[in-house]
Amino acid sequence: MSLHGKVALVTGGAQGIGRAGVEHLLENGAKVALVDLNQSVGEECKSDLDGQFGEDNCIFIQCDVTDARKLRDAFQNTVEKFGRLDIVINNAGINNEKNWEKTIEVNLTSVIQGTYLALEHMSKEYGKEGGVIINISSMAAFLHSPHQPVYTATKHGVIGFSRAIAQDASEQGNYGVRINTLCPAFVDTQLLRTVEHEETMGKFVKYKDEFKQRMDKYGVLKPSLIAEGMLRMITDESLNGAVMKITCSKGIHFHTYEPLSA
Ligand SMILES: NC(=O)c1ccc[n+]([C@@H]2O[C@H](COP(=O)([O-])OP(=O)(O)OC[C@H]3O[C@@H](n4cnc5c(N)ncnc54)[C@H](O)[C@@H]3O)[C@@H](O)[C@H]2O)c1
Ligand SMILES: CCCCC[C@H](O)/C=C/C=C\C/C=C\C/C=C\CCCC(=O)O
Repeated sequence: MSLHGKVALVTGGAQGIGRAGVEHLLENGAKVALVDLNQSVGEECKSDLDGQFGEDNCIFIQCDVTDARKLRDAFQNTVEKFGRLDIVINNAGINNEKNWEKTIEVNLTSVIQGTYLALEHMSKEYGKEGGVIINISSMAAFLHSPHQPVYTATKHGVIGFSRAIAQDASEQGNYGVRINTLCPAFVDTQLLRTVEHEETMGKFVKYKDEFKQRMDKYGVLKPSLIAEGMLRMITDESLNGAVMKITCSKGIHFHTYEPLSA
């Protein structure tokens, strides 16, 4: 899949992993809507990207992904601006064990919502041309820590939902949409820095030293490597229902599952 002439929507695209993904998409010729809650960081990001890639290739849409109406409008505005939609990356995520209900809303409910909206705009079932969806999970779904129980649950949920819907959307429904999941290990972003904060980690902040020891043991990745993984999931048309892991020791690789038995 060549990215020239393609249009992407990336949630949480104003900083961290999302921004790295947006930059890789623009570098490869796609047009991008970066959808983010944070107005000031979003505007600054859009201004930087305009300088690098030209003014007509990227739009910033301020939107809280947990607001279903606003998320629907963000998809609609993207299609109105660029005329189509081919790639959706449901990336926005938080780690708030104190307000754990919000963590479920952002990390899981909004990923489900974003996937359904993406299908409405890309699926052959709706007369569209197909496309690809990437849902961002985490290595926390494989190596969980007592430090973040609800975050871990949401990341398990993202994998389960994405694998199930991938089978429906592409294999059984023949909708022409591939759906893949990406699980990074620790990545150097603002999110990782919240590990030390009581206001986000709540009572689990007491495990912060063990968590930081894990970060020292396994290392911390750069966002650009995660963006490379995203690009591979977009361009390799054989990938559907795949679960990509990215770690310091093994780089980009895939989780393997037992075949389904009857
Ligand atoms: N950093 C890591 O170590 C790591 C590891 C594995 C997975 N992840 C996942 O990668 C994704 C991106 O995380 P990151 O590390 O880049 O975080 P980050 O905090 O650097 O960036 C997240 C972006 O999402 C936006 N956002 C947060 N809540 C939102 C909402 N309700 N609506 C719209 N936008 C919202 C933020 O404003 C921010 O720009 C998350 O899903 C996270 O769980 C991160
Ligand atoms: C406030 C913390 C936010 C953390 C976000 C991130 O998603 C959390 C990840 C948690 C655990 C990661 C799990 C394991 C460590 C990483 C890699 C292990 C790889 C093993 C190997 O080297 O092969």
